[in-house]
Amino acid sequence: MSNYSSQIGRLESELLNPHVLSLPPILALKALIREICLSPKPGLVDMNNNGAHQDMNFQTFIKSISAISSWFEDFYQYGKSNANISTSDFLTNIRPIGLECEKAMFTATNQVNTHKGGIFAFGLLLSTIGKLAQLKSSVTVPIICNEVANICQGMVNNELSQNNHRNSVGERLFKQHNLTGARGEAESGYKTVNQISLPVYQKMLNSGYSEESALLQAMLYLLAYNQDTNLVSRGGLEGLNFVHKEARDLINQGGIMQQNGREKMLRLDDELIKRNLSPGGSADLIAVTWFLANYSK
Ligand SMILES: CC(C)(COP(=O)(O)OP(=O)(O)OC[C@H]1O[C@@H](n2cnc3c(N)ncnc32)[C@H](O)[C@@H]1O)[C@@H](O)C(=O)NCCC(=O)NCCS
Ligand SMILES: Nc1ncnc2c1ncn2[C@@H]1O[C@H](COP(=O)(O)OP(=O)(O)OP(=O)(O)O)[C@@H](O)[C@H]1O
Repeated sequence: MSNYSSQIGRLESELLNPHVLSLPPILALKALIREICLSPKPGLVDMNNNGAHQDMNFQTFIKSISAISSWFEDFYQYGKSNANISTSDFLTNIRPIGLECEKAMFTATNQVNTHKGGIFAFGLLLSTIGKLAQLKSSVTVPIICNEVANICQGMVNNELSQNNHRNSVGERLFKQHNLTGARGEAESGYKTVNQISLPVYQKMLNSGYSEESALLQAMLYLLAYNQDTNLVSRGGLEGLNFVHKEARDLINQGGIMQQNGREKMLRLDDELIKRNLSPGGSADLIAVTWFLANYSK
């Protein structure tokens, strides 16, 4: 068994309690476990190294997943209990739960931001799935993503075009470069996942590649195309463009499928670490990719 599979097996039995968690939150937590185990992920914390991060490591992510697991159940139950309220109230009322979950994460990690983006994405996805389940709607990937887009409708306008004064990273980068970050991706119904990483992942699996290889190839496509605000916050537009170009070059050479594909990913990891670049948004989206792929099975 590969190191990837054996670590996942160990972490799943340590972290997931099927007696207290419903299936959708379990799948979301499994997605976060896969994300942290997937290696090499250029610039990111993985099983090989801490990427371009000085304040967190593999174990910090495990503590974080453990701390947020019960909140993932709360997001799902929130959706079930609030299935009939308006979409704007649905979003307004879920945000305090998201902030409490962030607080639990920061307490578990000694104030390090391990999963802020992941909490945001899975908070929206799990509450939406709870709502759809309660309404006895069929729960397919297009239906889930379309409903997330409905719930988030106007978010970029309300929080970035207007009322933009908290000065968070996302707000600053919208003012400077018109980048819409995690909010834009959610409001689009996870367009980058649906149009890029999910088709690549599924094509790789259909061609007989392992889950691990398929996720690495999908990750490369996210690095090549995602407008990742984490890269811009650390390296400016130059940093984002650098990662896009390097990943596209690697894809053109055959990506992870070429004979020395993994070695080239390892070299890209070294390069991002040297430049202090971390594609945290793409890390979140690779977890969303695995989650949606497995939700539709
Ligand atoms: C909207 C959030 C992400 C605000 O963060 P911020 O303004 O700093 O936004 P920013 O765009 O920089 O993104 C934050 C994180 O999102 C991820 N991210 C970055 N770029 C992208 C992208 N292109 N696509 C997806 N995720 C991305 C990264 O992990 C990043 O660290 C969120 O933290 C928030 O509002 N939280 C409150 C709780 C909440 O509303 N929850 C909603 C449902 S649970
Ligand atoms: N494996 C991972 N390694 C690093 N970041 C990840 C990983 N998985 C997800 N992320 C995402 O990246 C974000 C953290 O990135 P980063 O540390 O650059 O942000 P920050 O703490 O806001 O800024 P900075 O460290 O530059 O001051 C989290 O919100 C998280 O969702």
